[in-house]
Amino acid sequence: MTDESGGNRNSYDKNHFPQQADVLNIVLDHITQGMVVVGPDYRTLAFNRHFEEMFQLPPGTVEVGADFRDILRTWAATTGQDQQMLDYAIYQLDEPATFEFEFPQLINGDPRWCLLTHNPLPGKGFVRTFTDITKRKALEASLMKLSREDPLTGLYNRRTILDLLEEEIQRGQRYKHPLSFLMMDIDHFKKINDQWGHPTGDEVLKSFAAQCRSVMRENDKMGRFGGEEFVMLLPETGKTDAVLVAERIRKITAEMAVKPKRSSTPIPVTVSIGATTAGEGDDVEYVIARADEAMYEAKDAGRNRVICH
Ligand SMILES: Nc1nc2c(ncn2[C@@H]2O[C@H](COP(=O)(O)OP(=O)(O)OP(=O)(O)O)[C@@H](O)[C@H]2O)c(=O)[nH]1
Repeated sequence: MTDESGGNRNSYDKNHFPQQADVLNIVLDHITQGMVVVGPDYRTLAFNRHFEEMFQLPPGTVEVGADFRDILRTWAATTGQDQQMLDYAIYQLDEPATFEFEFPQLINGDPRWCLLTHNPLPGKGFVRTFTDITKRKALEASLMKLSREDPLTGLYNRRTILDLLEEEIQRGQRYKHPLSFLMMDIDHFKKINDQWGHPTGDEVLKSFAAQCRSVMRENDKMGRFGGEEFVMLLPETGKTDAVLVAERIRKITAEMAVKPKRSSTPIPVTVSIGATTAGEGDDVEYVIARADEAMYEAKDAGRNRVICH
């Protein structure tokens, strides 16, 4: 094929076009991932600019001909890895199949996440690419948090607390440890909303959640079950202690001082609480139903009280 000037489009002048090796180097240095090629004897055969920049290893560490296991040892020492992780990284070098691996590391003290893709070469050796996935990991963590939390109070949402209750019931039964459960419902909450407005109602819910948190132990878990209904899981807690915790919550709720914008007088807030302890063979539905029953009994008996079933 000839062009208008009579030249051949499929041929090129060696004086004007780079050699294939030069082109490959240009490509390697302009892809957004780090890349390294390691031979059968663990010798580093090639790497790109991004690989060096990504790991920020001390000068002289990453060189053609360097033993990749030595590079890994320096990487472990400078990026906060323990011996177990280093041993695993060296063990993975001989993996005969393609795999992906995500790992955290400290780059100049800054926490980052990296995705490694390992592609074995025929015979032995491999090509690896490295992608910085710090942003994706942060997004995943915030999505996970959003899917587990109630946005108003920051407590676990209904679905999460049901999962946690299931886990705790199983754990309690396996190890024969007691587990108590509180169902808490703010009294006459509709009146608070009607009299002071929905935003003040929200403040009451947030303040209640904060007060409860202040009396919780580290292993206790609290969730918003819906509207003005809250639950608390009390692992390693029998009936007597569960009632003590519930009484403490009832008392601090009555002492809570949420002031609406247009008044200096705090809104009177009380809570009715149903408490129960999971027995042998109880399931989630049964535990919730019993706590619910106790809570409604507390409402019927005049509210602002604790009933234990
Ligand atoms: N401010 C606010 N109100 C909510 C929210 N979720 C539910 N509510 C309101 O909570 C009120 C619950 O009212 P009811 O179920 O009648 O119960 P109550 O008035 O607390 O009465 P008792 O439970 O019988 O003491 C309803 O008016 C809901 O609209 C919320 O996120 N924020």
